[in-house]
Amino acid sequence: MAEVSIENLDVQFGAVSVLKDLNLLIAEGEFIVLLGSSGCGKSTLLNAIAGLIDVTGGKVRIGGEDKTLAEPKDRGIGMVFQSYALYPQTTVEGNLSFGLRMAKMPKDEIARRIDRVSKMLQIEPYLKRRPAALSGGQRQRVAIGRALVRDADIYLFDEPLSNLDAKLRAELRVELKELHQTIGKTMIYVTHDQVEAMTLATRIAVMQNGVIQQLASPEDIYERPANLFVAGFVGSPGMNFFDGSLRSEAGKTVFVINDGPEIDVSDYAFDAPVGQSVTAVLGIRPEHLFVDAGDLPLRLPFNVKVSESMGADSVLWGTTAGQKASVRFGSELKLNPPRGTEMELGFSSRTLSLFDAESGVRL
Ligand SMILES: Nc1ncnc2c1ncn2[C@@H]1O[C@H](COP(=O)(O)OP(=O)(O)OP(=O)(O)O)[C@@H](O)[C@H]1O
Repeated sequence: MAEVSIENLDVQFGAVSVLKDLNLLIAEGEFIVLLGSSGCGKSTLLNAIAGLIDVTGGKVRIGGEDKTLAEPKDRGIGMVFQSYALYPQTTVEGNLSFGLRMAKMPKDEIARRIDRVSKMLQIEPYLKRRPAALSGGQRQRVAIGRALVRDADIYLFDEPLSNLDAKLRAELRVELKELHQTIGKTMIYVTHDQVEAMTLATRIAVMQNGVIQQLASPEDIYERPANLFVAGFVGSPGMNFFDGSLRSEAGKTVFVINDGPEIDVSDYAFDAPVGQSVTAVLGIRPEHLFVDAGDLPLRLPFNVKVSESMGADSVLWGTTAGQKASVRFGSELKLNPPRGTEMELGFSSRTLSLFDAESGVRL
């Protein structure tokens, strides 16, 4: 059993409260990504699970057992850090075997594990080298290998790819995903990189100021963000937000963009405010706005400012009723309208999000 249950966790450093009454239940075999900007408390949460810091209140249960006060080595976890943390004076083989030798594991079992893991991570050719003679990607593979040889129930990763260049990061990301599929162990992974979160996670916990804002599958986080923070954090370019108000009368609900058109949002499933007008925010992702409106039911005016081509995709930046907006489309459209071009964009109510302007909560 490698379920992890965090119950009412509080962590304070001096007078500063970093995690507040945090609850998180991670099922065996899940790949949970803790996603958030710098300082939101994701490493603190990971370190609390690992037993590397003292918690102020609450419980950490691993496999059903209360491990809140257990030593890191008694928690059945393996951990991989951003900084590799390899021993420079010893070879890759020595690094991989260190923890096992300390635990007095028989030599043939150590050899068997190193053989299995080094094949899995393709580090066999470097076993006799020291870390200084390895590239960043190879070093990080060794660091992952060192966690894997322990054959832990749970693996914790703290930004393991952020010291690597973009190409290598993408390669190792795919390898980590394959690794999870192969060994099926519970993995908890900290990153501020939304692409890593979206591609690796079975569920993402989006954090802000020590609080989990949403815990859901990557699809749900992307398509049904729980609030304005989550909606704005995930996606590139970010979701378009239009300020306005909602009004519902005689079975029809409209969102009126400030100084802009009315949009019929009657098809959007929510408890529409009846009678009064409520300030709200309409969110729509750049790829859900179409320059070729076709028979899409909803329309927005758009004034082009700049166009950007990024190879496979292009983005038009501009304004809708004076508010900033962007549209993303496949480069096969070969569209490069000059600044000032007025367009009509099409979209559908299936792809929009509505938020309460004051609380930021999804409606
Ligand atoms: N040992 C400590 N003593 C005092 N404050 C700390 C300590 N460790 C972390 N903090 C503070 O707690 C907050 C959360 O830190 P944490 O490292 O968990 O953030 P993070 O989301 O992982 O950010 P990053 O991506 O930058 O590592 C920060 O404001 C940080 O300054």
